[in-house]
Amino acid sequence: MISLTIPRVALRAAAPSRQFAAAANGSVRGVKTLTEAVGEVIPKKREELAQLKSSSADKSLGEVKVSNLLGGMRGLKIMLWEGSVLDANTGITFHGKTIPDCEKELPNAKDLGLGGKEMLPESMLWLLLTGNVPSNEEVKQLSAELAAKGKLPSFVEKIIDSFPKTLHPMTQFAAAVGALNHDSAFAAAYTKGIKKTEYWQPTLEDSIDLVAKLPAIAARIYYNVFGKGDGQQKIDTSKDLIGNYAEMIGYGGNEGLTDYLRLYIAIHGDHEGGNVSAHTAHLVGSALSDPYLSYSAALLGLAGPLHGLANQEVLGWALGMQDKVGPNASHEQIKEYLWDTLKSGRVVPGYGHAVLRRPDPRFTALSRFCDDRPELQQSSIVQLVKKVSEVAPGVLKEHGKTANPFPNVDAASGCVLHEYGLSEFRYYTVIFGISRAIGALPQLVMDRALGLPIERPKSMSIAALNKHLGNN
Ligand SMILES: CC(=O)SCCNC(=O)CCNC(=O)[C@H](O)C(C)(C)COP(=O)(O)OP(=O)(O)OC[C@H]1O[C@@H](n2cnc3c(N)ncnc32)[C@H](O)[C@@H]1OP(=O)(O)O
Ligand SMILES: O=C([O-])CC(=O)C(=O)O
Repeated sequence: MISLTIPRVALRAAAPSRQFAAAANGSVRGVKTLTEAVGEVIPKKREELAQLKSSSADKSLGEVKVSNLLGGMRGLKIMLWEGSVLDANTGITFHGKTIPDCEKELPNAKDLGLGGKEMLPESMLWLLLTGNVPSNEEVKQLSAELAAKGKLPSFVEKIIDSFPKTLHPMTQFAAAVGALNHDSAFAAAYTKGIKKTEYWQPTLEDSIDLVAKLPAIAARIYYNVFGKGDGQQKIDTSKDLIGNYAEMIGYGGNEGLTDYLRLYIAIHGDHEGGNVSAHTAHLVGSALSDPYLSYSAALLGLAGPLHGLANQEVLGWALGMQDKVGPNASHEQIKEYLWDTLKSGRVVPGYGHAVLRRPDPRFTALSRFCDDRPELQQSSIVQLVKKVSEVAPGVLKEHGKTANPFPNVDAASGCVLHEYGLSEFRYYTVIFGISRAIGALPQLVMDRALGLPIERPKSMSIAALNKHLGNN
């Protein structure tokens, strides 16, 4: 039987520190749980939405042109999304905070004494769900809650173990996430007849549970396909989400990579609502599919080469260039390689964006990380990323098609993983997939809290369009 109140978690893993053990039990005096924090913000959100509806329901947000219908709905303001907003020139803000703001304000690895100094994905999750910056204690408590919920049910382990190694890791990831719906609190509560106003509670319960389990799913796939890690997915409640993930995939002793994964997973979390993965989670969730089903669908969209898979593509492309011209490509050689790519009819992976018209601030954040880490400064692949970012915008401008000739986040992300030894690039989008949950799931909670309806835009055939427009 499913309880509709959010249960206090029980610790399962061995030897937690006292502080973390207390946090996981939800018993640290005066420290709010994420569930309590979300419960506090929902009445205000509902009030804001009611006011917006009563004051402005009939106001226009712009015209819909045939070019919008034929052009992937680019630029149309047609979704509500609370966690983040993307500006074409200044990039992403999370509840109004830029990435540098988040780097200053969100509790990071140093604040929590974890080794490293990058912001924690837990801090970003809290910000995205509540709009508020958590305290160090709140983040510690959340890390412990996630650790306590991180172990996979054995049937999901068996499902993952049954996949052929040749099945793309993203297909494995989406299938395993979908299978977790077996234990969905939302699905069970819905079957029992939960009230609509309470939908958000089991949605949040499932969402926290899913974020907690993603590292173990990802690590098991990594072990099965690439043989790294010990195959056990042991979780230590004294570690943060990414500390545990790094350990599970066999890089626990690598502080640089662990800290890089924290930054990577925090900043890839949310990119407003219209990108393929976030939009998919929202669309599927609008049919009241539970968070596991909704996020499984989102992962399948993330697996496309024009979206998340681009980070895998970039590395293959960059290594191909190194194979062809050697490790220290000149600007001229890079230019030639870029033109070869374009002339063969392919896109330059890691460049261009549907919304951005300036270099992606996430690319800037990853470049800043590389500048900060002495071990990355001599890396030929990291140097190559930098040089390509100096040459490609000019070539893409000259080519004349791309609306945005600047690097997006994928231009840098995979190359840093490669430098740290995580060189299996078919796996890279799985790491992106751990991250995107941190943005897509909070919106699902908000969708249910605000009672948003099933999404169902109007489509038209060419004949219907011609008739509507009075064309012959
Ligand atoms: C996390 C993320 O998802 S970030 C995006 C990751 N994807 C990539 O890096 C793949 C490479 N980039 C692209 O394919 C595109 O720039 C996208 C998919 C990101 C955006 O697509 P759009 O909004 O349609 O881009 P845009 O309006 O600039 O496209 C106009 C033309 O330029 C082309 N173009 C866009 N970017 C590139 C590029 N990097 N290399 C070559 N051509 C490009 C498009 O294919 C399109 O050509 P077409 O008219 O022949 O169809
Ligand atoms: O915003 C987009 O369309 C693509 C993107 O960068 C993301 O989803 O992170």
